[in-house]
Amino acid sequence: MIGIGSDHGGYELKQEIMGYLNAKGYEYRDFGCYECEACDYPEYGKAVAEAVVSGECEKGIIICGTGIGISIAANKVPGIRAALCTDCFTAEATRLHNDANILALGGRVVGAGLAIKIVETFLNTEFSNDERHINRIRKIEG
Ligand SMILES: O=C(CO)[C@H](O)[C@H](O)[C@H](O)COP(=O)(O)O
Repeated sequence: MIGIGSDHGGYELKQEIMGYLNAKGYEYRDFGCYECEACDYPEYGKAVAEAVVSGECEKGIIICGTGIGISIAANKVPGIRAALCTDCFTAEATRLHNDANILALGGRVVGAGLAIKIVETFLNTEFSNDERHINRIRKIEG
């Protein structure tokens, strides 16, 4: 199960990504927002982050205008490693090296075509399980 959430700045891109998830047969839960009225990104970042930490969702995708605010909010939840990506190289690297469990995107930054490629890369790349990366992730967790 994938958790997905956005504020109004990410609402349209979220619809595109949900279309991709539907087409590929992924199970997902939309944590809102459910319309493009102005709303506050911390609520949606936190909701998706809590669903990932609880185990309800294996991974999350969160979107605001820039991807910055919503990733800051998600990263406040212990156990979350949310990565803001604007290209496929960083989406792949953050799975391989950071075992990122949430992908953050900027709906006002990347177009739908690139965003879907980034999502595809993020969802299809496994953590490397390399000892050096495991040690560094432990250090993040304190
Ligand atoms: O990252 C953000 C804030 O740090 C997001 O881009 C928000 O979507 C943005 O702040 C929303 O801005 P608006 O002027 O209220 O539409």
